[in-house]
Amino acid sequence: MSDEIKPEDIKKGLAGVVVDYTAVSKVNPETNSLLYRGYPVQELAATQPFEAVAYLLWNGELPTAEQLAELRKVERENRPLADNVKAVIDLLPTDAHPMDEVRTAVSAIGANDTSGAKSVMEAGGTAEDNLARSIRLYAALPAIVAYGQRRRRGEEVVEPRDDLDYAANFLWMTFGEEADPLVVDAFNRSMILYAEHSFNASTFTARVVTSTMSDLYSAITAAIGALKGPLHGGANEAVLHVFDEIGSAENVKPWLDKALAEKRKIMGFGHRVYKRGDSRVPTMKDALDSLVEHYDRQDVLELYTALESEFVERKGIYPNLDYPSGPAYNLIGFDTLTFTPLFVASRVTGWSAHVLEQAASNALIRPLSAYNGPDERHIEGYVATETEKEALERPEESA
Ligand SMILES: CC(=O)SCCNC(=O)CCNC(=O)[C@H](O)C(C)(C)COP(=O)(O)OP(=O)(O)OC[C@H]1O[C@@H](n2cnc3c(N)ncnc32)[C@H](O)[C@@H]1OP(=O)(O)O
Ligand SMILES: O=C([O-])CC(=O)C(=O)O
Repeated sequence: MSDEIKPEDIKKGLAGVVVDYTAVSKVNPETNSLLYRGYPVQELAATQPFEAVAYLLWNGELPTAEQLAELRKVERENRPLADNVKAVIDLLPTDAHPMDEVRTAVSAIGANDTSGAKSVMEAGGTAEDNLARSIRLYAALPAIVAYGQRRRRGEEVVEPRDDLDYAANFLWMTFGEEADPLVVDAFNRSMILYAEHSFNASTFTARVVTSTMSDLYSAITAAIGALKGPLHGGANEAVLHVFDEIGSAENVKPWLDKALAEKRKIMGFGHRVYKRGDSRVPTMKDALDSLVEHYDRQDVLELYTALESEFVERKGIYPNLDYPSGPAYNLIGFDTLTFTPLFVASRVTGWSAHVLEQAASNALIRPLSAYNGPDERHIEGYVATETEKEALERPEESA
């Protein structure tokens, strides 16, 4: 097989390969647009609560008032951190990376769910069951992420508030105080922008796991592992490390000279699909601008703008969503280590929508490889058994 494969046939990183249909979202680099179930993401971010966008991703339509109220009811019921999930988190060292903590907590929630079959497709793993599991997981993640940050700061759990919607309650559980509406709005927008992005690495991971008829929790746990890397979701954390290294706008040029001379990747810039800028950046940048004004932190904007213009001028590579999100989350008060778990809390909606879609029209995902290891060789003195010899001689059509 490897003899027949030419180097140009190998699609390293699956770049440019179309592997399936999806009705969940459309990323269009030509028009620089992103549609969730047909709706431009900017319009959703400006007009919808995150709960309505989660509903849209799962069900294909925006909810009616009654449907939204029902989702909010279930979301509220599933907000509190379960005792045994808290106990699992508490067993982990406080300096564990929060993405490891979140991955472990989701895995524990999966083990807690003993409700019938766990496969996404076999009896008991119906689409309805898996949608219900998806909603419970999305509802449970804010408490896990919030507790992670509080635990590292030596603080206790803050119980959820039933009078607050998803975004406001998330901030309440993290900081133990009610956030300003402007901050809630910026945070809500970020959750919507992060929710879904077609066949990105973590979503594809979730689909690969689903394709083996494994369960929803295994798919999401694996996706969290894929998101952690700095070439993907881990970049929002990495952007803040870059900002901390640079310090202030006047240090940008010398910092960039050195970083590029060392051939470093500048986190928060570049994208596999978008080559002329990420469709989500202008909307998130507007949210960042509002936070800069609210917290009176022009210095953040100066550094942001200086690094962006210098890097774009030198390399022609534009910011991705992680670039404005990192400083926005920092201004809101999240620890840098909490940034990628926030991405998880949002993306769990897109991941689970893809798990449901993959399960509904499944094909095992199993690509081929071209072998470039040593030529065939043998263990001295080994004699094949009769059964092995028979198999080797089996005519091709009986395969
Ligand atoms: C929400 C998200 O997950 S968005 C992505 C978040 N990730 C980051 O911000 C990490 C930094 N960015 C990157 O590493 C890349 O741009 C990726 C991984 C996102 C996309 O990468 P790919 O499509 O595989 O492009 P690739 O990495 O091959 O880059 C093409 C060229 O641009 C350069 N390049 C791309 N991004 C960057 C960057 N951020 N800094 C420096 N150079 C870059 C590469 O070095 C490469 O140059 P070369 O052709 O001279 O070798
Ligand atoms: O699409 C990608 O490759 C990465 C990305 O922007 C996302 O997952 O939001």
